[in-house]
Amino acid sequence: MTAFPNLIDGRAIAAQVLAELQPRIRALHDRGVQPGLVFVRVGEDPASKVYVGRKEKAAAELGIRSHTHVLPETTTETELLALLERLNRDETWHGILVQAPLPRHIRPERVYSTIRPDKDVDGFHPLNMGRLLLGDPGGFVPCTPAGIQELLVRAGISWEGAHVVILGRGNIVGKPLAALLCQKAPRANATITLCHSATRDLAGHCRRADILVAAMGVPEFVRAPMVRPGAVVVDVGVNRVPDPARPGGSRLVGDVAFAEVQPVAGRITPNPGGVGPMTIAMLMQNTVRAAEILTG
Ligand SMILES: Nc1nc(=O)c2c([nH]1)NC[C@@H]1CN(c3ccc(C(=O)N[C@@H](CCC(=O)O)C(=O)O)cc3)C=[N+]21
Repeated sequence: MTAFPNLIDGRAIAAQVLAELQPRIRALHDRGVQPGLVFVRVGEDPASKVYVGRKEKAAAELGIRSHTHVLPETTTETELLALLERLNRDETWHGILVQAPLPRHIRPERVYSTIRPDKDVDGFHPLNMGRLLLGDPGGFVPCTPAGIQELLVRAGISWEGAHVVILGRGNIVGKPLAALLCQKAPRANATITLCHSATRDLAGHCRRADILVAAMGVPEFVRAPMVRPGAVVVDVGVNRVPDPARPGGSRLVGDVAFAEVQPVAGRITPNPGGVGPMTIAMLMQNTVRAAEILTG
């Protein structure tokens, strides 16, 4: 990794964020509170198993108690909502996370609006989304956008007055990230272009970016000619592509054609090892904050 000085090391920065949580967790322990994060996974999506496993491991390493409810693919929406109501009332859980994607017969907006906003460490509840849009710091910010912001800050990248181009308008990354980066000071004042599959001259928009964030879920979509030399490139993509040579039969590919874009970019996040570890670190941060607020 040291051979590429323009890399933004998400693993190292995530480790810093996690280390800074330790005294806060110790303070909670000292007054008899063990922060608790409960996961709900519906079905057996292999990627979801991996991600929830990573989150459980991060929690255990920090002294955050966790448990995963694994529900069958055939679980009804009513059954899932009933479980969430129960977890909402259980004082030992400060954070609740329902892993996406959900089976098609379950409406995600019903699920996310059922979780108590003050336990919504994913930041997907309409109240938390609304607070983010209003610039109210009292809410929870979704973990991936929060992680991208933290990654840029700690990598010494300023977006004051900069042009940030975001590829992807999803509710989990693109939309909340746009809201976050264009907020007023501190850490703010970007000019945002939010692109999607119907955007005309997408490459032209990309080339005008000071910071280019790829979050549309198309493997290796961003190619070298789409990047202005010196631009900061953030790769959010988590695309699993078949690769018989790998242990699990697949490998992770980002939304950026890394090998050809890296020489053009001023700074770039690797993938894996970039945004993913930050997402998990921010989940832990949101959970510690939830525990502090709920027991404070
Ligand atoms: N309710 C909910 N909240 C989420 O935050 C959520 C979700 N559902 N569904 C899926 C996406 C995806 N996501 C990732 C988290 C960590 C890594 C991560 O740690 N990646 C590592 C390694 C990845 C690998 O090798 O498989 C890395 O980038 O270095 C990736 C992706 C959270 N998500």
